[in-house]
Amino acid sequence: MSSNYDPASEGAETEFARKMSYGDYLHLDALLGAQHPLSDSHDEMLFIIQHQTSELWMRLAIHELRAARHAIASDEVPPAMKMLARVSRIFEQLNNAWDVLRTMTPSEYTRFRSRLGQSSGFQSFQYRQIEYLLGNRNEAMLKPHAHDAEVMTLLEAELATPSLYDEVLRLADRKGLAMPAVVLSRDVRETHRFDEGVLQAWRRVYEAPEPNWMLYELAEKLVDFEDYFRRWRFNHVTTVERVIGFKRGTGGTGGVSYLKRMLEVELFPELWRVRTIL
Ligand code: HEM
Ligand SMILES: N[C@@H](CC(=O)c1ccccc1NC=O)C(=O)O
Repeated sequence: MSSNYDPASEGAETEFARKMSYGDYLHLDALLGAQHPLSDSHDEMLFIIQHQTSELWMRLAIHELRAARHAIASDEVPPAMKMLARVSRIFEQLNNAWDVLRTMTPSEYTRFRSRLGQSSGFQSFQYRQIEYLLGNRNEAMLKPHAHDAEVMTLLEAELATPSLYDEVLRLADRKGLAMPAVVLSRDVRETHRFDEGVLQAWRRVYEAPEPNWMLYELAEKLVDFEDYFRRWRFNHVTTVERVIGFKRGTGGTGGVSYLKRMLEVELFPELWRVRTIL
């Protein structure tokens, strides 16, 4: 194809003064006008874009997870399966993105780290919303958001709503896989803790998948997703150690020590434990 080929010759639209264009539809003025490095450091742009793209993917993950939870609560399992599969792919995308950030060396990060002040991913409300949605519910994590009424309302509402796993356990109960009453009527503001009765219920499913195929597949979707989420946490802590070593975090935590503790989080404890008793 010649370099001076004109796509208008085959009808490509070129007049957008009064029509919606690509940039109009995607609001690229807002999106591409939102990168404001605070230093002259070359690598700060990478840092900003890495976080902004992560927040966009988190936005989609929340959209999918909320819809999946709603579908499960309405006994509509097939669409929920599709959404959960998509969320796993989103996390795979986030996991691959660490490779881009890792091209930044500690010396390069040090050139602008002080400009970040006390800001930190710890204050990501979308990240906290994902954790709450999934059932990792620690009210203390609301504190950094106390200054923002809108975010507080959103996170409070999330805490008051049954988690994705709560809805899966309720669905299983409706489908004849009796779940302990204490679990079904638990205070949803708290994190669900490992329960022997729930484990035994999942054992029935895993010992005989065929008669319980829908629940079996759904459970495996959850395990698949938590697997990706664990990899995200692990990639994060490894990148942090690589870039700032054992320095305290700008958000005020111990840094790597805090993030290592978070590796112990189990969103769906019985689904992991059931493997041991099969
Ligand atoms: C050089 C890159 C990074 C460093 C050095 C770093 C460092 C840290 C540290 C030290 C913490 C603990 C809280 C604190 O005291 O600040 C933290 C938390 C966090 N970071 Fe990063 N981070 C990096 C990249 C990212 C990226 C790309 C994301 C994606 C959005 C992210 C999201 C988070 C989140 C969500 C938390 C809270 C985790 C939790 O509470 O379990 N971080 N980070
Ligand atoms: N906590 C990081 C700073 C940091 O990573 C950060 C700062 C502002 C916006 C997002 C960040 N990313 C993840 O925590 C540090 O201690 O260097």
